[in-house]
Amino acid sequence: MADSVVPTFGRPWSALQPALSPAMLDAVSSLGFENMTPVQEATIPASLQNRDVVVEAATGSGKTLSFLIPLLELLHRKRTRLSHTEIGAIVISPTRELSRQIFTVLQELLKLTALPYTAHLVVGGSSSATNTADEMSVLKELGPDILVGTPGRLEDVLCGRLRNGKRLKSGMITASGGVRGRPRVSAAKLEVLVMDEADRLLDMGFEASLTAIFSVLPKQRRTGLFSATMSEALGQLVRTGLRNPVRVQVQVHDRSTAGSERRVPASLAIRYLVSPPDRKLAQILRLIQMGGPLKYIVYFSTCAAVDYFYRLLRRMLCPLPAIVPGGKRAMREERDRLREHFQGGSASVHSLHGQMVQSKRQATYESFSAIPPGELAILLCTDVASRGLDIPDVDYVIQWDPPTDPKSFAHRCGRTARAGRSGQALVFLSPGAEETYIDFLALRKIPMVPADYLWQDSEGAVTMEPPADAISLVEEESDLEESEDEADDAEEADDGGEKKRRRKRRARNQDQLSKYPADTRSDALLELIRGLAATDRDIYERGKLAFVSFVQSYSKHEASFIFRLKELPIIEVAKGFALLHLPSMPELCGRPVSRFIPYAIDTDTIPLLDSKRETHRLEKLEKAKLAPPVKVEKREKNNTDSWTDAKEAKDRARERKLKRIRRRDAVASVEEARLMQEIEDPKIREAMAKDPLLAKRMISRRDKSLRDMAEISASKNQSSRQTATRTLDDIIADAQSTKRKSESSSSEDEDSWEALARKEAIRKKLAAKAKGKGKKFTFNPGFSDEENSS
Ligand SMILES: Nc1ncnc2c1ncn2[C@@H]1O[C@H](COP(=O)(O)OP(=O)(O)OP(=O)(O)O)[C@@H](O)[C@H]1O
Repeated sequence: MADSVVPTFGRPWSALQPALSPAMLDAVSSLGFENMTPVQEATIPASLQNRDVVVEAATGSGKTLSFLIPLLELLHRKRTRLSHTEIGAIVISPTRELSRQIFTVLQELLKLTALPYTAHLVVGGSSSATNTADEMSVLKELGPDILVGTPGRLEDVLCGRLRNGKRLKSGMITASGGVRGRPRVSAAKLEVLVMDEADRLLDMGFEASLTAIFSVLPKQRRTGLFSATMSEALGQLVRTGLRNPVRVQVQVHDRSTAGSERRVPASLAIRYLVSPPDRKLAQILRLIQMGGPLKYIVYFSTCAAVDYFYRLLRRMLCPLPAIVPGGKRAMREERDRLREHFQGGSASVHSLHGQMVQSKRQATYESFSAIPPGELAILLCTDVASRGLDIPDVDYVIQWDPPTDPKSFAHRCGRTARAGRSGQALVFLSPGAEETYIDFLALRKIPMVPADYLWQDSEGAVTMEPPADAISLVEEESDLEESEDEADDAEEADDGGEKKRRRKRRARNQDQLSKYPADTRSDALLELIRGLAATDRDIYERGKLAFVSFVQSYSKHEASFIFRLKELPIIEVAKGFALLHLPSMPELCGRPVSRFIPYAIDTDTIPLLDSKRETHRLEKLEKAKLAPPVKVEKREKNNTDSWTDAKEAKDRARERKLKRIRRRDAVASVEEARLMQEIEDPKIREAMAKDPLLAKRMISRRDKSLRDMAEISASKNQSSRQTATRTLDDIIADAQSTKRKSESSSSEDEDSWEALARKEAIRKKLAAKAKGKGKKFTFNPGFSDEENSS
């Protein structure tokens, strides 16, 4: 459980050099922070000395104050005078929640210090014109000095992509004849730019917006980049226009392993559990039952999975479930059956993901944050809540599956064990290839230890010991495997060994799974959930969607050498989602589907609990039955044909496009940096710094002259090569005709050998000649013209 006492850190704030203003010292003291955290101690002085900073420090180490304090101090010290439409500082963060959180801390500091600056939060969240128009009028009225926001909306405001409350595409002609909206604020006097979670911002997704924002910022500014996983983005930093930055890296030492370095807080214990994927839900419930009334965050890779498990857990754990088929009595019975699998009492269950409307996202974040310690509360979410969020008193972070982006792992775990408090994290891994993830993280200085598998006895109590009825899966399933293998043998000959490889892989996975004794209570829980799905269409459909989206997201893992779809025990995954039937998808081709026992139900008969929607559904179904059958042209069988194809193709095209943009921009910024280094004249450098277009023009001119030079030298080379080749060809032709005349009777073989010998003699002669002229010839007789070069 989290410590209730705020731990003390390094030196007091008053020891900082250069010293903070008295108002700021009072403010931090009012916040209850007597001493600085290590990252604050290292970063604030460097920023106050007008240095650019790149800061990497573990999650929860106090980075927010490390950039907000110097930001305000710098504006204050420089006595920056800003007109109504000018801004002095910008803080960019990747998510709306994080921006809002930073904004709240900033507002608090402004209030406590009474500095004469105003801040404004610029986040998206509604596509309605009224909201956008509201925001524009607020901006106009308020005339803020500091903007905090997400890249897209900041781009709208800074680069003028908003006009009359409507978002314009770049270059779009408006009704009033203008090409783009005018920027609402001017960044010409900007002093400070901060990018929080900079590595995420520098990822491809924000590329276009950031490039546009950078183009309107003055080059003479202070820039700070902050993240817990900064080192992974160092390659892209050149784009951000940092000047001679100070790199602050706060190292954490592991007391348990003789002080070895780690990238996660020392007070955070991370465990992993290697278990068959169909047991995750039972394990999570047992963990919560054993842990008691704590605050848990459970991460999933997809929004659909969050939605599905949110509905399930609400039915299981919340005091007042929504509508249940069969009325109150049925509700009580269902509750009793579910409670056999969880005896941890009632819990409040929340969900948060990127497809929720912003108001709901915000409400969930606030209500979960407000839950005091000592109450059982569970937040199910995606990575939208993985970075930066400072939710108080989170005790346990559970990861249903590892994140698609490996960087997110540390960020997810970092929602607990913040500011020196203790916390725990658990990640589930499937047996086999996924176990490599342990070493993969260890290399990234994220150490993990194995967790115990939890069992439940017949009374429902959680134990560490398997009950007596736990039997090995091998015996049960070996018969099935044998029959499948025989069928494979027959086909093996004509498919180039693919079947054999598949069989081997399957055998290996099965072998891994068979190590685990059966967990009958986990199976019974899943069967119970299948029962729920059979009576509630919402759960049934969401389960299917969650499974399909899981499989899709699995194939998008960045660490694809670990997360190989072909090695995923996909049938167990489907069982873990308590599916009634396996959906038809290409990923299931060639898998041992016979291990999945379909639920005996016609899925058309599963009702929606909402009577209006159900009536509508039945009407539609009836109409479809009466309608004449549509003649579907038979498509050629193709393994990749599926309803997931269109989306995948679109995603691939998008990725390709982003890659192209990234490559082009990277080349452009490297070129720009190189040109700046090459030019010594300070006047030209200054002019280039002020006008990015000038730099671009110079690069394109230089490129053109380089191209011209390259063309001239290429044509020179070509003509000299032609001369050399012609000379050699002539000599060889002469030699061969002489040979043919004199030795017309020799065999073909002899002829070629003789010719080679002659050529070799010629080569030596030419080489000697060239040596005399100071040139070197290489000649490979008769094989490749390319090697005949001078
Ligand atoms: N000097 C301090 N003393 C005690 N607590 C502090 C101090 N500075 C910040 N904190 C607290 O530490 C917690 C974490 O701070 P913050 O959110 O800035 O961490 P972070 O490093 O940005 O984490 P993340 O990488 O997850 O974004 C906050 O609750 C904050 O109030």
